Amino acid sequence: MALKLGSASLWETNAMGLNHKADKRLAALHGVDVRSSFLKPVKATSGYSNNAASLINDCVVISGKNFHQMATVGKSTNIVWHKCPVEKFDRQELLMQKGCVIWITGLSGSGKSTLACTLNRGLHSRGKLTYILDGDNVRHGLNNDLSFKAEDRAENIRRIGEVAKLFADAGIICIASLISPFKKDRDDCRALLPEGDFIEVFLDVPLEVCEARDPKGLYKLARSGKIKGFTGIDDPYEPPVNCEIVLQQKGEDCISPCEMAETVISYLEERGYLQA
Ligand SMILES: Nc1ncnc2c1ncn2[C@@H]1O[C@H](COP(=O)(O)OS(=O)(=O)O)[C@@H](OP(=O)(O)O)[C@H]1O
Ligand SMILES: Nc1ncnc2c1ncn2[C@@H]1O[C@H](COP(=O)(O)OP(=O)(O)O)[C@@H](O)[C@H]1O
Repeated sequence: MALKLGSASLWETNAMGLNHKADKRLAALHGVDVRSSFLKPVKATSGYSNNAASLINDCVVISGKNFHQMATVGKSTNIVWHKCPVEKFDRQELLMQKGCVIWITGLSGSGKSTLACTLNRGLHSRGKLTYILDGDNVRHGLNNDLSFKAEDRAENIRRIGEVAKLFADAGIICIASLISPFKKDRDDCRALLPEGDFIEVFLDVPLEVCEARDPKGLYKLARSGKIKGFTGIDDPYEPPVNCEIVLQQKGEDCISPCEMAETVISYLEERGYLQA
């Protein structure tokens, strides 16, 4: 790619393109003329988190032959986003599907893991590439430094949201299954993704039903005071207000995990996620 600074032509040696409007505007501000005939067609994908609050500083730096958009994000200073010519769109073409995040929230015992696995099987048998991020499982590794205090739950959810975003960017249908009790934490994860790509599924199962199931005996321990801060017992759960799918348990009638998975698959099919 060629850049002209005054009368000198600069050739950028790496594969990073100045192919979004903000780059060009900043280039113009710094007196750099971008020869647009050398640029790839523009795709509106910025690598930055769209959480504006985390983007503190953003400036253009020209050093030697390189033209960089330098940023400070959170505590990371002087960082530069590296773009690659193979993008999400290309991966989706390869996979014949669209990357997205299915975010399953609900109380412990509501059936999140069961639904995640059933959905995974259903999509896999249709030839779709999926990956499950289960709260319990991620806490065995990446998040094993986090407790169940509100701030640690928030960090657990934030990290899973960021990982889910990467999976979606890879073109994969990512199924995140975690209690995620706080609305704000879920909404922050939603904000990481393009409109429509975050599909929140609420497993609306009453506490009494979850407690009666109690497959791990955790409610019993929580009731006897042996576990403190257990969601639904002595820790809050904020139900979603406007989520994409509600799977409600009505009285004694249980919707089977297969029926639930079919509901989610139909939703994906109708919105074009099961094709490129
Ligand atoms: N205090 C407390 N509250 C709730 N749950 C607890 C707690 N302690 C341990 N567990 C077990 O951890 C699983 C929930 O982990 P998550 O990562 O999904 O929770 S959260 O989203 O950070 O709130 C949860 O798994 P599920 O039953 O699959 O939901 C429990 O097995
Ligand atoms: N749709 C359902 N109907 C009846 N029982 C279910 C259903 N989904 C899950 N279960 C049962 O409920 C218990 C909790 O399910 P699980 O998937 O582990 O929940 P969570 O991941 O939300 O803690 C398990 O014993 C599971 O077999």
